[in-house]
Amino acid sequence: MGGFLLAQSDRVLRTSGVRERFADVDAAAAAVRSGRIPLLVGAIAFDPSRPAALHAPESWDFDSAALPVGDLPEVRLVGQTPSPAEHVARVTRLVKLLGEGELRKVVAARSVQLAADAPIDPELLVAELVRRHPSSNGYAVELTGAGEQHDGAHLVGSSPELLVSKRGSTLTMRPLAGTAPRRPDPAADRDEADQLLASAKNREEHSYVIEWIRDQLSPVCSELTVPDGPALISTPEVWHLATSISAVLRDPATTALDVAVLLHPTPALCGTPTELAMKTITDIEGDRGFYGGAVGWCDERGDGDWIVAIRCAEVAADGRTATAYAGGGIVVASDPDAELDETTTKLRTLLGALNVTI
Ligand SMILES: C=C(O[C@@H]1C=C(C(=O)O)C=C[C@H]1O)C(=O)O
Repeated sequence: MGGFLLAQSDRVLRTSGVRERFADVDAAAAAVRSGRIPLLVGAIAFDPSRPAALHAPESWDFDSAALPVGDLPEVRLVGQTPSPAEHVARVTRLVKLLGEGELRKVVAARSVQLAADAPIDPELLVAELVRRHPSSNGYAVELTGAGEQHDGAHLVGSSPELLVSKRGSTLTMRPLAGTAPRRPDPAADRDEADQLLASAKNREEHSYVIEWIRDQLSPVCSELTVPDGPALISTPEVWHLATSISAVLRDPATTALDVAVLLHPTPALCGTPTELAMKTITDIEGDRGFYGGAVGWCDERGDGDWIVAIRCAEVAADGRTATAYAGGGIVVASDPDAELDETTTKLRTLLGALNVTI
């Protein structure tokens, strides 16, 4: 496919051609600020110190036509990293660590490996995700330039989580944290939602994210509007606690990419305190690549949208293999078996589009 595609509920941005690539986020941010490039698109890795996959496209269309329709190949689940039992053991160890002191929240993730009979076309996969999740943000991003292991690969997903959207000097954010499964029976489904909204454990997970956003934005914003408590949102697979935050930038020259860099990685994907959580995750899981990163665009006015890169898979350059990821926030009150189930439910967003059951 090449390029970049972001399908939001009100429009589809599609780019083609590459004018300049940036593995360094600061260099990309400086190029946008200088007005040297009219549009920047791409992905930032989970670990912000690792290479990004950002580029200035040759051409783009913010109102791209309908997404393509076509058959995806047969796909099989061929591995799980770590095994489900090891994920439970890891969460058990993390809960103990959380009880001991400094770390207050950490996101534990796992991945599943997929093999396809014929190449998976990233654009057909994102189209299927958008069909199933019309109110989420569908994305397919080429990862070339972020290191050999990502060359020609694509990050493809459907994320309900907005890191930041900027128009003029106004910012909007919609962080998520706190999850419950959807149930087929409407009364049971409503019960899950009510319990989630009332859950002290889930509210605690959520509060770290809000606290972080407040702390990061306070120095650069003149107004910050945060509702008193979270609301519920749903996808076909899960309920989430969500908070819609708005803010006004003090310096209108601050770009959407600058704000994304300031906010990423939020405790929705990493933890609290951030550095200790990042070190803990890297020690346990190794490199997460672009899962848990941010995907988006920024134009020469500094406007842009950045989405949290979750409910996704990295599809290899030949399209024949893919790795899908899911995680969940762990606090001292977390139940390891429930956390495994939560990652399985989250994986179904991506796996469902490929007709893979888990
Ligand atoms: C980490 C993921 O999701 C994040 C973690 C959540 C949680 O812990 O409740 C909820 C939404 C996302 O911010 C994921 O989907 O992999």
